[in-house]
Amino acid sequence: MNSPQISGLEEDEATSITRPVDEALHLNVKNLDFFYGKTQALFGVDLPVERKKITALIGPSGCGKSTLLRTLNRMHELYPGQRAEGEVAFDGQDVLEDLAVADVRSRIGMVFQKPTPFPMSIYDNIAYGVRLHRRTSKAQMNEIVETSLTRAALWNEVKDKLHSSGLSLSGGQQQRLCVARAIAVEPEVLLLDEPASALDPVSTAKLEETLHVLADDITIVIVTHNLQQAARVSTHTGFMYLGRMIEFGPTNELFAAPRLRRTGNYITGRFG
Ligand SMILES: Nc1ncnc2c1ncn2[C@@H]1O[C@H](COP(=O)(O)OP(=O)(O)OP(=O)(O)O)[C@@H](O)[C@H]1O
Repeated sequence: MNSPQISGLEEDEATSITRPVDEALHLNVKNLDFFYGKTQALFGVDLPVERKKITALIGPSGCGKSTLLRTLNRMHELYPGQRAEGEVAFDGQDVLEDLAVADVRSRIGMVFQKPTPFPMSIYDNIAYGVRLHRRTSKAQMNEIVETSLTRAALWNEVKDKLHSSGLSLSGGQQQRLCVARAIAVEPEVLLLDEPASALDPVSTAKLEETLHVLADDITIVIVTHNLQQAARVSTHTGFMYLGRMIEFGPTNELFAAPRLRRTGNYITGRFG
């Protein structure tokens, strides 16, 4: 399944994409361009995302990681002048063309860099989104809240104060609350944009454990600046540079034996 496209190209232009088999893919980004007004930020990006695995996006600041992530659930459409062209295949349908945006956002959830709990109780932080999607009895809602908080590895820390404000939690707890909120509506895919950048090492470790547990059921794409974190949590990694996907492949291969010099230079800290 290897398709290195190096021969005949200068090293500066080379890319190397090692694709999982197509049947394993949950999302398949093909030839994606992205524009902020007249400024192009992504150039022909490919990203194969395997089902129920964790895919990491790495690369220096400004290379387009967040832009790519936000396109996967059409978050960019909230901002006038932002435009994506290309294909984001999601179980046979194109996220950009075939699906209603509300459908996309409920099936592909997102957690942002800064914890963003709603200014309401811990319980209601979870229940709010669920109520928008479906009617439940009180007992069913209690169950959803407990299950979501348990899966996000937060239940034991909050079970006795579910009616306290979500804003009263520590930063790490708030971020796990945001994960619990995102998974309560049972998304198929979870996108995380540098979710641990504001967290201490203990909270980061808890969040990473949470991601491993979630990947039993959910496909995860995570943007991270932390290369050790990418190596620890992900099965596949994409290295981006200047709006392009330079190298994509199994994480252990990409870190141990990068195919391109530019990837090697980045992961050994020679630039970025
Ligand atoms: N709202 C915007 N308007 C115009 N240009 C933007 C906007 N947001 C991002 N860009 C540009 O698009 C490019 C990609 O930005 P993006 O935030 O996707 O990079 P990133 O790899 O996520 O960076 P970082 O690691 O610093 O978060 C950058 O050149 C950036 O300046």
